[in-house]
Amino acid sequence: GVVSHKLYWSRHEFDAAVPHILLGAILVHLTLTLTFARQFTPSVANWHAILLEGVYVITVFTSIVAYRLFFHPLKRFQGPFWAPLTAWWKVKHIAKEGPHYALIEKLHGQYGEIVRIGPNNLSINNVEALQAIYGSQSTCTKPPSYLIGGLVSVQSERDPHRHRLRRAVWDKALGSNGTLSITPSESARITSSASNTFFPRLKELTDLLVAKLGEQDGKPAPVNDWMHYITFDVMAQFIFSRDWNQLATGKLNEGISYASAYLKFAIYGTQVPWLALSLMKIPYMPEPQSAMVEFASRALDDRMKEQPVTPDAMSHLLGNKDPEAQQFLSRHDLESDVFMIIVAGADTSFSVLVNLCFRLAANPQYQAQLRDEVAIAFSTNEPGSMAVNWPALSSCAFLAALINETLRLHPPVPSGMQRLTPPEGLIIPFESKLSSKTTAASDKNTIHIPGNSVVSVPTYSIQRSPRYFADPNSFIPERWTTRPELIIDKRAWCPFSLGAYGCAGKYFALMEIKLVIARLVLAFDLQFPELPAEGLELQQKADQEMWLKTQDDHMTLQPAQLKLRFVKRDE
Ligand code: HEM
Repeated sequence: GVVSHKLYWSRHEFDAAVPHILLGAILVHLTLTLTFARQFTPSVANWHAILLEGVYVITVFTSIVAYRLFFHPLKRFQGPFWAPLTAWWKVKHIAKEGPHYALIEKLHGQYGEIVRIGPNNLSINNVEALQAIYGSQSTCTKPPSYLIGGLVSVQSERDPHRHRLRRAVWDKALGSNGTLSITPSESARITSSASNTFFPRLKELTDLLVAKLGEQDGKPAPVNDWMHYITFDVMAQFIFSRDWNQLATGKLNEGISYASAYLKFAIYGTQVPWLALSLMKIPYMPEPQSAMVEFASRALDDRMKEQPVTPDAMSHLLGNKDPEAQQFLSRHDLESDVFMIIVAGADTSFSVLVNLCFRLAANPQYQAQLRDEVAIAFSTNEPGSMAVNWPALSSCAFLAALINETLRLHPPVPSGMQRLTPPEGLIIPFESKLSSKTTAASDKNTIHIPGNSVVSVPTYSIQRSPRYFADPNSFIPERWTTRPELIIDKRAWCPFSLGAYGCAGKYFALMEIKLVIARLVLAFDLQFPELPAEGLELQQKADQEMWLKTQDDHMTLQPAQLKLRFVKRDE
């Protein structure tokens, strides 16, 4: 047991192989039983085999526990009691006490910038680590947890070469080749991507949202629902020119419930990938992603029957001419990509839109300032519709600041994205008060992270760290415009992640969020529901605080239900 652990089990990745290991164990049991059966009765032979296997399993597990506790290369890093032994404590915590990112935030408060959060996992709340792990020069790859969806999309592709080829196709579709900075001049860049040809359709959908909210006549409207309608309608149009008609009908498409079920599964599955992968292999086990895949597959079938007049993202994927990339764009890959992009593109922008609506309602002075700024980008055509000058809108500095600040405090992907360090390990420049045990022996200002470790930088925590942002928990959009002294290190702002695996849809997302928010503030005053006059202010304040608290405590940082009045203005 000890020898096999040392030479075999500790050197390979088994997350996806548990069902095969179980099958192997059954074969071993049969072979042993048959061998013993030459000397003993079948039942005694069976017990002998079980005994032998039991001794083996106990020895392997004892060896694993001893290794993780006393000899593991991550042993020198501190963390909670159970972390060196298992990741189960995290699953239990997430199920009972609160979201993963909040737990990680608490642990950094307790143990410092580097915390061992699993037998082979480190969380590092440091800006240099952010660059070293995710930056364009990083040699880190994606760990087995990316396999849990069972589908290999561009996002879950672990092979760097295949990822590069597939990503290039999406970059063309999304206009994200090259680093898109949020600075106004750069985001005004016009490319021939589907994102840009999609702009008029995006505008139509935004007009429809404004018209529908106008029909509410200033009554409290469920903001989450409306933002779900628009973001999923936008994705269905952008990807395969489908009309999901959610804005028009005011009803959620079934695809959204599938996406939510999948996201919940992913939150737990990422913690114990081997279990998630094993569960998915059990015959007839309901797979959380299968309904969504079937749904994406049907939409893909419909799309392939007819060519849209204006190219959509599928036009780029299906018409891709790169012979190498084509190998990876089988039907199965297309389905995986469609499924992933719907989830990645809609739920994220949705979360930003709801959070930003809340912040605007809570700060009427920001609404007024934003209205003045964005007005220059619009001119009225006919009632209910407005012509928009996109380069002018994308150059609005205060609009960008509001979005940056919302993404900083409420990143839609709050937990750190996991990465696997290269076999030789990773050296990170590290100016810290860590003990010499944790720094690289050769240089006290660097730290060596051992090879094949799973590392992550927690987005939520680093973006709220006082080391990088002054008054970090306050919503101060001016830090991105007139009060730059409130940003200590801008590199810590990373809601889209960075480097080769960073968000491919950043440009698209910003285009959508900017257009929707600008149109909303021009058309409406965003107000909290009216309350009885007595104690109004206090009650509103308490409601807002409660909303924010629910928001911070919530499972996936999906915004808590928000109701606002959209009171018509003269546009
Ligand atoms: C505010 C909105 C958004 C945020 C905060 C966001 C954030 C992220 C993050 C953090 C990642 C890295 C995931 C990882 O490392 O595993 C990512 C990847 C990705 N996102 Fe976004 N995203 C947003 C909107 C979008 C939209 C609208 C689209 C598409 C239209 C999109 C497409 C993608 C794709 C294709 C990837 C995978 C990139 C790769 O692995 O090469 N995202 N996004």
